Amino acid sequence: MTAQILDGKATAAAIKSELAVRVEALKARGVQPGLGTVLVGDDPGSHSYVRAKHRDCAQVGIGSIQRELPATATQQDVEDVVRELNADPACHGYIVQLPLPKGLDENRVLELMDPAKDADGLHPVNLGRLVLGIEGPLPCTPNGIVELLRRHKVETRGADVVVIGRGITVGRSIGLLLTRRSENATVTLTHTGTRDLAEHLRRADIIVAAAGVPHLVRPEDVRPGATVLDVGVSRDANGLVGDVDPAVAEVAGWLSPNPGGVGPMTRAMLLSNVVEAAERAAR
Ligand SMILES: Nc1nc(=O)c2c([nH]1)NC[C@@H]1CN(c3ccc(C(=O)N[C@@H](CCC(=O)O)C(=O)O)cc3)C=[N+]21
Repeated sequence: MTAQILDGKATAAAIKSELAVRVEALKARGVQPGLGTVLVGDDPGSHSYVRAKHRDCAQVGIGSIQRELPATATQQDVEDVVRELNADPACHGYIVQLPLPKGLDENRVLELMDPAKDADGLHPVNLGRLVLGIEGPLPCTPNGIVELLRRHKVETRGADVVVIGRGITVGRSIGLLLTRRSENATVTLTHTGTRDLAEHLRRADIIVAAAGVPHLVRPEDVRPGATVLDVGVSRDANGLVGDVDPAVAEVAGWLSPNPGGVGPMTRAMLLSNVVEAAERAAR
C-alpha cells in the first residue's frame, strides 16, 4: 500500500486563487492589502522564507512592505520598525521573522505588535482569543494543517490526533484548533519527555509530527491507514529532512510530503490572515 498525498502545494495554489478574487474586490473598493515582513540578521533560511512570502504576495496582488535590519540591530532598532508598521495604514498585517538573532527579546517584540496586524496569529492577545474561542487571526501552520485535512476530506470529528512537539507555532496551538466543536478531534500533546511515544502513535488516527527530529516517526509506529503530517524541518548534508521516515508512505493512508505539504499551506494562511485584516479594515 502507498499513502495518498496531502498535496499542500496544489491546495495552497487553489487557496491563493481564491484570495486573489477577494483582493480584486478590495482593490475595487480602493483598498490595497499589504503584508509587511521584518527580517533581522543574515540567516540564509530566513531570507529564503521571506523571499517566498513576497513572491506569494505578488501572485495574489498583495502589496509587499519589506524591512531588513542587520544582525547587529539593537532591541530599540527592531522595536522602532514594529512601531512604524503599527502606524502604517498601507500595512494590514506583518510578521517578524523568527528566530531573532541572539540577544534580542522576541517576546517583547511580539507584545509590541498591534494584535490587529498580527499576520502570524502568534501575538499573546490572539493566542488568548484562540483559547477563549473569540474570532481573530489564527496561527498559520496549525490553520494550514486543518485546511489541508478539510480539503482532502480527512475526517477530524472523533479522530484521535497525536501531536509530537510543544512549540508555540505548531504543537502547543494546534490542539486548540482541532478541539473546537467544528473539528471535534481528541488531541494528545506529546514531547521529548513523553514515556512510550510509540505506544501513543500506534493508536493515532492522525499524527502531526512537529518535533524537529529527523525521521522520528517510523513505519512500525503508524497504524495502517492512519494520516501522517510531516511538519518538522531539519537540515543535513543532503538538504531538508522531515520528522517522518519516508518508509511511512508504505503504511499510512494519507501523508503530507515535506517539502510540498505543510510549508506552502503555512504561507497560504499567512496571506489569508492579511486579506482578512484588510477586509476588516475596509468595513
Ligand atoms: N514569524 C515567523 N512566521 C513563520 O511562519 C515562520 C517563522 N517566523 N520562522 C521560520 C518558520 C518556517 N516557516 C516556513 C514556512 C514555509 C515553508 C515552505 O513553504 N517550505 C517549502 C519548501 C521550502 C524549501 O525548499 O526551503 C515546502 O515545504 O514545500 C517553510 C518554512 C515559517 N516560519
